[in-house]
Amino acid sequence: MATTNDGASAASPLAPAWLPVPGDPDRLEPVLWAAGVDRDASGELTVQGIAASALAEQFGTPLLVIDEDDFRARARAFRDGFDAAFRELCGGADVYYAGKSFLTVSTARWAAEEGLRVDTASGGELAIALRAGVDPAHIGLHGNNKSDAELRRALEVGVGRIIVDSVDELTHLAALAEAAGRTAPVMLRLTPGVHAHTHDFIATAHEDQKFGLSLAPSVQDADGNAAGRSPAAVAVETALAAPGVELLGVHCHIGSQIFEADGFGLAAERVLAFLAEVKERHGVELGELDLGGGHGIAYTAVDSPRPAAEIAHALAADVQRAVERLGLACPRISLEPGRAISGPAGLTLYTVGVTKTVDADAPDGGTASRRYVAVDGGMSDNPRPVLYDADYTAVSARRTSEAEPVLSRVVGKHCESGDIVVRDVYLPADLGRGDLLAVPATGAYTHVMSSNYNALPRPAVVAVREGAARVIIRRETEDDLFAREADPHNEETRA
Ligand SMILES: Cc1ncc(COP(=O)(O)O)c(C=O)c1O
Ligand SMILES: N[C@@H](CCCC[NH3+])C(=O)O
Repeated sequence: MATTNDGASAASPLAPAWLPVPGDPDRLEPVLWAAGVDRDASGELTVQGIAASALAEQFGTPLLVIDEDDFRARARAFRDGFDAAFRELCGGADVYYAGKSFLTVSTARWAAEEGLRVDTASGGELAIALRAGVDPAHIGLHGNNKSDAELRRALEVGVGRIIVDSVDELTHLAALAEAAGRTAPVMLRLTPGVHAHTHDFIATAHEDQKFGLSLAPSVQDADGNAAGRSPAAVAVETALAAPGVELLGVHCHIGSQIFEADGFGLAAERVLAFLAEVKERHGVELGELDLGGGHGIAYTAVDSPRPAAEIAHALAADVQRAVERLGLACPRISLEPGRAISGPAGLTLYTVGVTKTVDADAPDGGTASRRYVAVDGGMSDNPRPVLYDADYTAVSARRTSEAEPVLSRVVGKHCESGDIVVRDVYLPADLGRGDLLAVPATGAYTHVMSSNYNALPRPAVVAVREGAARVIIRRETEDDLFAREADPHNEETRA
């Protein structure tokens, strides 16, 4: 790499504008890493004092390492921050850990032990939360197309809330509940029409997508809605009239990986205005309002997430203004953070294999070199880069280096050119075979979205607590790859 007049490394013409050449590519930016991550005197990355190489040796790579104390601390920060901010206004707040971000029996238990409730998005997630011993009354069940079996199980075990996504589901659930001689505790998921600043696939409160009940009046008669009435209004009327339903309140979730406070505040105001309309029309003040999750985390050093307490206070101020203006009693507030609890607590360790440098067309019309660093995992353990163009970063974990930083692309071992782990990162020029790479902020939406593509066994998940590491999800084996085959031991039957 060229150097500038003052001796610093010059930026690669292939680097995105947001990525500066780091003074020290081995530096651990605090915003990116779990609290227990550091470097020891030799320069090796450690998790609560355990060396990356020791973790790799004992548990293998790729390895998802969760700083359990960090996870728990983030859970407490949401619990305490929201409780404090909403205490005076509406008696506190309930925090539901959004299991979809990273649900295992262990993580569900950690969340419950820290005083959180658990938000589940399928019968499988519900089963995990129950296996973890979470009080069913503290479980919410989401889903835009829940099966009868999922709804029946939720009713049977007595979940605290079923978040209903459509008028169709509401009438169906009411009938199932009546037939079972039960009452369904219902929250209605509303779409307040806020377009969140995030990737289209993870924005969920604009109109033209599959989730929720719109607050906007329908233009045409459809799905039992008369033109001129909103699906949300029709759902409230239906729920209030249905004998099998107890309407607890309403829910909204504007999307995921969101940093701006204004989207959350605007959604809360719109939904509270709707509650005021409900009060006027039906004489009923609904008692609960869930404001969803979606709080952004740092994946690279350019992201600056807000602490939970700050988010809580900003939201409490918005809610207070709205309820005062609308003449409403403040409903009990709840929220559903997932990524902000599980994401930063995790890091993935990979072993470097092949490195190669290729010529690439630079935006300035010239040619520049790009170094590819291939690791022993990829899109099967983290599909987020290929799905959402998600940016990540990485550091050399086994050692630091004096070598100059080189623009690198960390790729996996899958048979796909889009199999990217970190699109752009400056890594030391001498990084090579056998080195370890650590990618921060991989606790959320990695393990739960992992696959066996190319018949790669899924990585182990290790939790580190009070300086000791233990496996919470074992690594898949070659036998696991055959576990669902019709007859794994008889080639002839299989053929
Ligand atoms: C309804 C609902 N609640 C909570 C979440 C959790 O989101 P996040 O992990 O971004 O906090 C999601 C995911 O976007 C969701 O769809
Ligand atoms: N899976 C998404 C988040 C989706 C949230 C669920 N509604 C991600 O990895 O960013």
